[in-house]
Amino acid sequence: MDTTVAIRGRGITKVFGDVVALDHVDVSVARGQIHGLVGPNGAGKTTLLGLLLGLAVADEGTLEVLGAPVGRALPAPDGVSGFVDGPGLYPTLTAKQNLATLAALRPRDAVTSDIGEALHEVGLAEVADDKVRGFSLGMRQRLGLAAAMLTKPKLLVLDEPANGLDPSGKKQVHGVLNRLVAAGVTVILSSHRMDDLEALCSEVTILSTGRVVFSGPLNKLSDETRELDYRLRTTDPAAAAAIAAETPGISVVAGTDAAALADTDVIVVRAQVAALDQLLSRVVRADIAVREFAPVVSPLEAAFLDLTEQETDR
Ligand SMILES: Nc1ncnc2c1ncn2[C@@H]1O[C@H](COP(=O)(O)OP(=O)(O)OP(=O)(O)O)[C@@H](O)[C@H]1O
Repeated sequence: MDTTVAIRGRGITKVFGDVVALDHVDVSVARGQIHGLVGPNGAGKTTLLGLLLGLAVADEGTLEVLGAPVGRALPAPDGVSGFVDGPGLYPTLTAKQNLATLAALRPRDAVTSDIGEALHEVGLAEVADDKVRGFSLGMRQRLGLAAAMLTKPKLLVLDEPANGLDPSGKKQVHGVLNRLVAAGVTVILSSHRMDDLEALCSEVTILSTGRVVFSGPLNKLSDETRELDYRLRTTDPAAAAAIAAETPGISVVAGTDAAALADTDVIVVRAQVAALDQLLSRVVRADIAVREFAPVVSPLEAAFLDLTEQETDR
């Protein structure tokens, strides 16, 4: 048994009528990390997560979860929990009663987390005795996460867990996921939020119309994309723009006209990653202080648009 891989799928195909939701998907997820699943609407993310949870079976291909082959039987593979299409909760019960009901459904000898602790972890301890009916979307998402954690999973499968979360809820959920991963749990999650994926994930799989268009470490994505635009804020934008214009492989795409320079200390340059090294060292050598340097659109978002638009144009 390979103890380094949590999920290994080969040639996974899932068809609904005449819709090919997953088209010969190969995916590998290493243990003990957060793996992001990203793709346009209808790309097949929920379908793939559903297969991992044992909610459906693939029509073709092989799928191994935590070292065990996922066969034709439907119950969730051992050690796996999570949710797709929002967590399943009982609206007329309180948060605590929801978790107690789910815990009671578990086999007698199964290990179950402490309910109070699980609610505390997701920041719902104070509303433990409130009915779920009155919960906001973000609170339901957090309760769904607590429910998934109840089984002490080794693999947590989450479909858009950040949906509806406010900044403090998001911080709480990110904290929970990072603590789980530090304790050796593997998390696979889908999201449309590139900032969340970049903050949380070490690897991502990008799906487009049922096919994998990228799978691997986030830092490999910038190799896959063309030139990116970067904001460069300095103490002397005019001089920085002049240096950028003379640097091989760099073009200045905004902030070159006098009006823009008078208004802002930011210029926007377009370049491949390799050309940026030279630009930044030239700017610093000219005694210009760099106050901010960041891609206008994140590498993940740029790669996402690049790869998924290419695919849908085919
Ligand atoms: N039970 C089903 N019956 C029929 N078609 C389905 C079913 N489940 C998914 N599909 C279709 O399969 C394709 C993939 O759907 P899926 O929900 O996996 O995409 P997704 O990437 O999760 O999309 P979104 O970002 O909108 O949630 C879509 O075309 C969808 O309409």
